[in-house]
Order: sequence, then structure tokens, then C-alpha cells
Amino acid sequence: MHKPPYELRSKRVWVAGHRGLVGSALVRRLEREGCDVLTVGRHHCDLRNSGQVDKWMKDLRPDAVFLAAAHVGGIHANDTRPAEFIYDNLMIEANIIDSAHRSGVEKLLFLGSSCIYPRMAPQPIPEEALLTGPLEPTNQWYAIAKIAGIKLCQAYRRQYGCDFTSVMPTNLYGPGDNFDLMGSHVVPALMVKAHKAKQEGAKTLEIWGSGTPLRELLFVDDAADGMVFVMKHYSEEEPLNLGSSQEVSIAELAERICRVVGFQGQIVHDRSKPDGTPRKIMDNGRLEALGWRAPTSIDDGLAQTYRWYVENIGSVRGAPVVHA
Ligand SMILES: NC(=O)C1=CN([C@@H]2O[C@H](COP(=O)(O)OP(=O)(O)OC[C@H]3O[C@@H](n4cnc5c(N)ncnc54)[C@H](OP(=O)(O)O)[C@@H]3O)[C@@H](O)[C@H]2O)C=CC1
Ligand SMILES: C[C@H]1O[C@H](OP(=O)(O)OP(=O)(O)OC[C@H]2O[C@@H](n3cnc4c(=O)[nH]c(N)nc43)[C@H](O)[C@@H]2O)[C@@H](O)[C@@H](O)C1=O
Repeated sequence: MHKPPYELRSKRVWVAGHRGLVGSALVRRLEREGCDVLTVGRHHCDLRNSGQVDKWMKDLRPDAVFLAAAHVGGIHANDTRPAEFIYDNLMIEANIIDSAHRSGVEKLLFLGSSCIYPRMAPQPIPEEALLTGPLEPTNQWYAIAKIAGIKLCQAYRRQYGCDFTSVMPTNLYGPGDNFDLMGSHVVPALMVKAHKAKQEGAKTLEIWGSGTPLRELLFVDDAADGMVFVMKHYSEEEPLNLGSSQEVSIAELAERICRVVGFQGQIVHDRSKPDGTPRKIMDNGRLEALGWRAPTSIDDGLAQTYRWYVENIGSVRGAPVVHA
């Protein structure tokens, strides 16, 4: 029988991680839902601290939670700060999920990542590929923590009947991204590099690795829309992939970003940097069958992201945003 959707209207909805790329897009998207959006900054509540999480949860009593807070970064950050990536993420998700159970949260959506799947998973990657093979070494620490988050949701559902579930977003980008070159993912990194190269009249732009890895890219406002859709329409134990089915090689991505930015120099490679997973495009069939698809093309998404970057970061003279 068709289940009625979970209505967010008039609900108290906590977006954990509201200042981040995804969290800020969720806050924008939730404006259309007629709910009370609850947020808290890390100066008031360090989510690695269970006492602080419990106090916040008791004081604010959310009905629903989007768990979009995490220690996040691109390939270099993941590869060089393994302890932070495993510890912070385990603590954040365990604290929030356990506290949500004890304070009677009706519904919780945990955000995993496409990097939880085995490095050599079949492509496109079906949800069933989880835990069927070895992980990509550069992000294994983060992936293990994210897998634990999925399992926490499943365990609390089985033992306590909590309506907690997970989505696995693919590589995201968009307004509000992290543009710090040593911490960021590939889209914001290449945008900063192309922007600087254009401003400085440079002849080349350096990309990491061979340029051959393939990535599926999802615009963050589409991702937030997909997450709200899942919150309203999905209540199962199995995680759902959340992607765009739009795939591009890193070399092609660099060319597209150069076109958007207007940089016409040559692309060169720093092959001392890792490629990471050779390919990770997800099978989005389950979510599509429920009725959701990402509407934004990569070129549109890149143009919107660059506009945001220029208006908010890149145009500010001397702004200390880039740590090359
Ligand atoms: N970006 C991507 O490509 C992908 C992201 N995801 C997942 O989506 C979710 C959101 O990622 P994204 O928005 O990109 O990440 P961001 O780094 O942009 O945002 C993370 C948010 O979490 C908050 N946070 C981190 N640690 C703590 C802490 N100890 N206490 C309180 N708040 C904390 C940050 O707070 P503050 O602002 O104070 O730093 C920030 O608001 C994550 O679960 C991530 O794994 C999944 C797939 C791809
Ligand atoms: C979302 C996902 O993100 C991470 O995985 P990733 O997809 O490998 O992340 P990435 O965006 O940093 O890189 C994608 C590709 O792009 C290449 N690349 C070229 N030039 C730059 C560059 O300048 N910066 C970066 N960061 N990458 C570059 C880079 O070498 C790689 O081949 C996970 O750790 C994990 O955190 C996770 O969940």
C-alpha cells in the first residue's frame, strides 16, 4: 500500500551542519516547506561532545534531523589527516543518532558518501555493492566512519524502531563550497586555480594526478532537494544512492571549468598527487523509481558556482581564502 509522505510543514527540523555546503543548501530548500529550521553553531555545540549534543537536543526537541555535519574534505585532506576523519565522524554521527533516539526524533536522514563503496565496485554502483570489497586507500578512514553511520541508523531502526535512514550522495559542488586548495574537493579547487591563473595572466593551470579518473557530479541545490524528497518519501533500512548520473573525467572537468572562468592557458599535471578511485558513478535507479531526478546540468551548475564564488569570495581583494 502507498504510504503517505512524511510532512515537514510545521515540524521542528534540525539541519546539523547548517553552515556547510550541504547544510546551507538544505536551509535554502527548507524555506519552501513551512517548517521551523533549527540550527546551532559549533561554538555552542561541538557535535563530537555527547553532553553538548544531548543538551541541545533536550532544549530544542527537533521532530526531524538532517545529519549534514561531518568532517569533510577532498582527496588530499582525507589522505593526510586520517585520525580526524575517522574520529570526528564517528563521534558526530554516534552522538546525534543516539541522542535523537533518546529524545524521540521522528525521522532522521544520515548523509553517507559514494566513497563508502569498494574501490573496484561494479559501475554504475548499486546500493548492494556496500561491503563487498576493499576500500579506496586515500579515503578509507572517512569511509569506515560513514559505513558505521549507515549501520547505526539500521541498528537503531531494528532494535528501537527509529525511522532513521541514509542517502549516499555522490561528489557535490556548488555555492558555499570550501575553496581552500588543500582541503577542498576538485571543483572548487580547479575554480580557484583557473580564476587566479586568469587574474595573474598565467600560461598554465595545474591539476592533480593523471586527469583520467571519472567522477559523477551533483549540484548541491539538487542534492538538497533530493534529500528533502527522501526525508518525505522514504522510510526503509537500505541506504539510497543520490546522484546525477552525469559523469566527467577530471581532465574534461578542468577544461569545462576553464571555459566557465574564461582561462585559456594550458592544463598541466602534478602526477605526484593521487588519482584516488578510478571511477565512481552510482546507479540511481532506486531513487528515480521513487520519482526523483537531478535537474541541473554540469555546465549550468559550474556557472552558478563560479558566479557565487566571484560574488562572495574571489572578487574580494586580498581575501585570505586560498592556502596554496
Ligand atoms: N561535499 C561533498 O562532495 C560530499 C559530502 N557528503 C556528505 O555531506 C555532508 C555535508 O558535507 P559538506 O556540506 O560538503 O561539508 P562541509 O565541510 O561544507 O560542512 C560540514 C558542516 O559540519 C559542521 N561540523 C563539522 N564538525 C563539527 C563539529 N565538531 N561540531 C559542530 N559542527 C561541525 C561544520 O561546521 P563549521 O561550519 O563550523 O565548520 C559544517 O557546518 C557530510 O556528511 C558529507 O560526508 C557526501 C558526499 C559528497
Ligand atoms: C566526495 C568524495 O571526495 C573525496 O574523493 P575524490 O572524489 O577523490 O575527491 P576530490 O574531489 O578531492 O578529487 C577528485 C579527483 O580530482 C583530482 N584533482 C585534480 N586536481 C585537483 C585539485 O586541485 N584538488 C582536488 N581536491 N582534486 C584534484 C584528484 O586527484 C582526484 O582524482 C573523498 O576523499 C571523500 O571525501 C568523498 O566522499
